[in-house]
Amino acid sequence: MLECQALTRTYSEGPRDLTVLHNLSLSVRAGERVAVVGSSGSGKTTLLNLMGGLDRPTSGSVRVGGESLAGLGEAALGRFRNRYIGFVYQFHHLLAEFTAVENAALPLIIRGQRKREAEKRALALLARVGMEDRADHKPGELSGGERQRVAIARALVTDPSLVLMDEPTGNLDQTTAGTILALMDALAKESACAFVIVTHDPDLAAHQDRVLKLDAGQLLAQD
Ligand SMILES: Nc1ncnc2c1ncn2[C@@H]1O[C@H](COP(=O)(O)OP(=O)(O)OP(=O)(O)O)[C@@H](O)[C@H]1O
Repeated sequence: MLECQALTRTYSEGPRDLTVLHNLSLSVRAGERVAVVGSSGSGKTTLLNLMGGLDRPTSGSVRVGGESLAGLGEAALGRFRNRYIGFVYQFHHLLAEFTAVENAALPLIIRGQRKREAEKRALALLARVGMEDRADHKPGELSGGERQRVAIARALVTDPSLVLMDEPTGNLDQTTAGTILALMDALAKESACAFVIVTHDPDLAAHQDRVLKLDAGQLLAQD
């Protein structure tokens, strides 16, 4: 489902170049859940951005479902992301003026689906994350854990092949993080989609099928 081949990412900072990822290769099968761990600055977010086509590698390639992201121009890449990839971030990035159901429906609206149909599907996803009763609430009226559940519903609403998560439990207390973790376990079991989860949370990492450790932009171990 995901194949990274010899990825290198170098940032040019004035006269100095900073190479953050060094010749990194990995693959993730359909339905597999992989945690990416490593100390701060080791390149985890950089890697996730390359996997999601939010950034382009200096060299190497990323394939999602067999499609090479390098072969897609910006507009096609945007459509590809919308169709095949779901994103969940540490800070949910929900739109403050929109209700939970409108936020969760957004990827489908962007794709051109009718509002009614998109919101019907979004409501089904909100029900899956236990948020159907709060569908008409705006993010400001929800707790941190509830917002993150809406963000997960939004990521899954398009039935993506790959879900990329950057610290999904990062700003939640331990109990709320535990609830999100249990929810992710349940969702992953019933889906063929691959998950890549960047995390500092050892509990969350231990729940995945595999743990990849990044150290200074290189893969140290695959447990
Ligand atoms: N756009 C950029 N320009 C220059 N340097 C960058 C840029 N983005 C990231 N870096 C640098 O690349 C290195 C890796 O950053 P990255 O965000 O991938 O690390 P991380 O492992 O996700 O860290 P954290 O756990 O703190 O989020 C850091 O040294 C960072 O300062």
